[in-house]
Amino acid sequence: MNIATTAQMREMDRTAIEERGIPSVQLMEAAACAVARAVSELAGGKTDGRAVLFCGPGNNGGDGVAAARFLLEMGWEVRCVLVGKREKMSADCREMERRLEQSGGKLEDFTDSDPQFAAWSLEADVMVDALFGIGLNTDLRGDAVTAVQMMNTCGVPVVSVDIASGVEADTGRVLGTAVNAAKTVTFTLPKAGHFVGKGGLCCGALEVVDIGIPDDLVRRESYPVTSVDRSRVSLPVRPRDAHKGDFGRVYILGGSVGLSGAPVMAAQAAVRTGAGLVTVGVPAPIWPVAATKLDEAMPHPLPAGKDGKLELAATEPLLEKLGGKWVCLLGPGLGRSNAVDAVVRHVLAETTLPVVLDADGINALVGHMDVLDNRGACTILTPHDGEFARLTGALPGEDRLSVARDFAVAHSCCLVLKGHRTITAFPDGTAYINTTGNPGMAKGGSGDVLSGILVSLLGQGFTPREAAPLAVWIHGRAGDLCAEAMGEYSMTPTDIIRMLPRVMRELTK
Ligand SMILES: NC(=O)C1=CN([C@@H]2O[C@H](COP(=O)(O)OP(=O)(O)OC[C@H]3O[C@@H](n4cnc5c(N)ncnc54)[C@H](O)[C@@H]3O)[C@@H](O)[C@H]2O)[C@H](O)CC1
Ligand SMILES: [K+]
Repeated sequence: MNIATTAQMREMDRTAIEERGIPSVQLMEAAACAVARAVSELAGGKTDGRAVLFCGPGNNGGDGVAAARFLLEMGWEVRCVLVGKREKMSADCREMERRLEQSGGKLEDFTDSDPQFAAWSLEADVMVDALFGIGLNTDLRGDAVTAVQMMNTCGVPVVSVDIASGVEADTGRVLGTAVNAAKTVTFTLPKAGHFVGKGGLCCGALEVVDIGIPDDLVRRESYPVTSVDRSRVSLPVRPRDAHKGDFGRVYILGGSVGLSGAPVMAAQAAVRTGAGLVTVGVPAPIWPVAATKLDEAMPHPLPAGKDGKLELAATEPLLEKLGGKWVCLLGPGLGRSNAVDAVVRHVLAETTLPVVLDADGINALVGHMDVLDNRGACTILTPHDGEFARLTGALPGEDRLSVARDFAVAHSCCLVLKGHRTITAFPDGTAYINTTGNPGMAKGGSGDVLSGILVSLLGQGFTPREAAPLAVWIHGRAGDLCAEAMGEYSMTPTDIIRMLPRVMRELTK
């Protein structure tokens, strides 16, 4: 789905209200109705549950006060508390308080010293977090922190209004502390903070609801950031008269003594995701290992030094072999040495093939970013945070989305910044946030599998903009199926490879 910024949300709100004449309280009640429905659903469809609603002074709080009224009218028992100063209440929040009182409810002042309220809250079916939404602009403090702690420690599931309070909507940064929501009901479009950073861990199940902002206002905006979910990924049915030459001539350079599995896993992943012809360039000492493990992929022995890694003499036969290829992957298991780094940099400088650079292929660029910057052809880097830090001198930090986008623009490359909610960024500043994957994939070899999938899709003719987000999604989806089948502790990257056929079939239209 397209991801909106807080500035875009405010502009759409303003235009809808001021230019299209849609009453702001109408938008608020539509939002609140969706929240009340989500609360009831979270309680198994109850119409007579017990809810505690923590409301801030702004319009996020206004949504909460209105939701309290709807729950009351449904037959729920509600305790609705204002966390903040009454004099700071927005006009719409006040209006919702008036309507709540008309329905027999009451907006109480939150006090953290009321044992009766705390006891009552412990018996609630659901809590509602309506403290702050897209208006949050500083760290939480005072009663807001206390309210967040209550919601996070009561053992009662929380529905967050618009976004978990404490999460900065445009970056996913947590400002001091944040609610851990079981579910978040957001409006019109998702925000980056629902997916990335520590905020992405606070979101719970995300529901995006239409509250009546005119479609043309939504459509006329441009959205440089997109979340990649199942609705955005598919694979074309293959032409009946296809032959192996149609699906890519892929070259994978990797491996060293002690790291023979990496290029093998990348090659197997490439074959399993549809590459036609895969050649694997490995240092001669591990060529027998690769030849034993690989059937479809063709191992290509290269000159190696005494350290069991590539030596400079590998450059010429490698470049010669690349002559007949369409795309190449450099890095899985290469190891580190001056010779290895020099071979990688030579290849980057000499070939115009699209290149996927992973692991030690990325490390070869440390201190030599000019090799990347001067390369006219497509280069896709797939670092995890540690490799990114070695390359740039700093970890991505809390705002991964901006850091990834800035890097891709500055170096005119595609950057796949791996991690929870992997981010794929392009030179034009656009970016894709992945929505599949799990901690079971945090194992050596998982990145090799991803790089194999990516180079395979590129070799089959998918553009970088198609291939990179798709490869990340497929990789994560296969990982999720493995987690379902065998649990996050026991699954391995080899299991992910074995699960790839199921994902590829699932996506083929
Ligand atoms: N179309 C829509 O998406 C609609 C969204 N709605 C809801 O409105 C909020 C945004 O409301 P707003 O009043 O602009 O901001 P908040 O309620 O998020 O924040 C209130 C207020 O709090 C101040 N503030 C910011 N940070 C802090 C802090 N750390 N401590 C104390 N106070 C803070 C700041 O001044 C904010 O203005 C949106 O999220 C939706 O829930 C509409 O209801 C319907 C249309
Ligand atoms: K909230």
